[in-house]
Amino acid sequence: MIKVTELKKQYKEAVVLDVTLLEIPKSECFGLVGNNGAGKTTLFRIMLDLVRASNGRVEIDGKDVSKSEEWKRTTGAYLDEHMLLSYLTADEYFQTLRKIYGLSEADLQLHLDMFTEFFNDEIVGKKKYIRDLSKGNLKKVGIAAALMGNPEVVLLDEPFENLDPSSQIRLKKLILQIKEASQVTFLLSSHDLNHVTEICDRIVLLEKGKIINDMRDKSAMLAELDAYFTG
Ligand SMILES: Nc1ncnc2c1ncn2[C@@H]1O[C@H](COP(=O)(O)OP(=O)(O)OP(=O)(O)O)[C@@H](O)[C@H]1O
Repeated sequence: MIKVTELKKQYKEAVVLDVTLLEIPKSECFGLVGNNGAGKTTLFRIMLDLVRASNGRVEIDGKDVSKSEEWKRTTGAYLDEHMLLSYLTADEYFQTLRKIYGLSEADLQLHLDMFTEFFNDEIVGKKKYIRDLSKGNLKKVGIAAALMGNPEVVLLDEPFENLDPSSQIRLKKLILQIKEASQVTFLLSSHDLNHVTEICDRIVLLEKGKIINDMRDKSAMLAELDAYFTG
């Protein structure tokens, strides 16, 4: 379970995140939406201890992420291409992660087999450096990497952005399959209301750093969000 308590992030006078309490139970598929600058990435960055909160804390399974290392073994994430090693090819990168996670070659192959359709013959076996991949293909490498090593919690920042329509559909299927087969807790931020409402059990709407709606009724989510974003 993930617990966010009295969390505040401030840059000079500007409060960009202000979340009193947010609890995300195990195996929930949690969607985070909000306009540009609402604070979605900031929340994910604090959850991953990439940015220090001005106040408050994030706990994963009872451990404060800024004070413990334990959560790192069970958490996978892809926020942006800075998380990749751009001087490696995708194969070299996956091999590096394989060693870090202590997986066998067969385990890695099994993992990559899940992504065969999603990769669309553009990623594995190519001698292209990550730095030379298209934005969509970078995202595919990052998502496959985030899901390696049997994580219990997976954070993906705008996973559908830059993916072609077929890849967006394949990614939705992949997430739904993983959800079905395991207890993974997904945290997904997205501007794509259709995708996020289709796969998430719950959607939180951020506005200027604050939670202004917490939706759990799947049948009403899309209409509520449409109404909000239409203004
Ligand atoms: N290092 C920083 N210094 C000052 N302000 C920052 C810094 N990092 C983020 N911010 C501000 O924090 C606010 C929230 O940004 P954040 O990137 O979390 O929003 P977001 O919801 O992810 O937006 P988007 O949908 O555009 O990706 C923005 O106003 C942004 O300018």
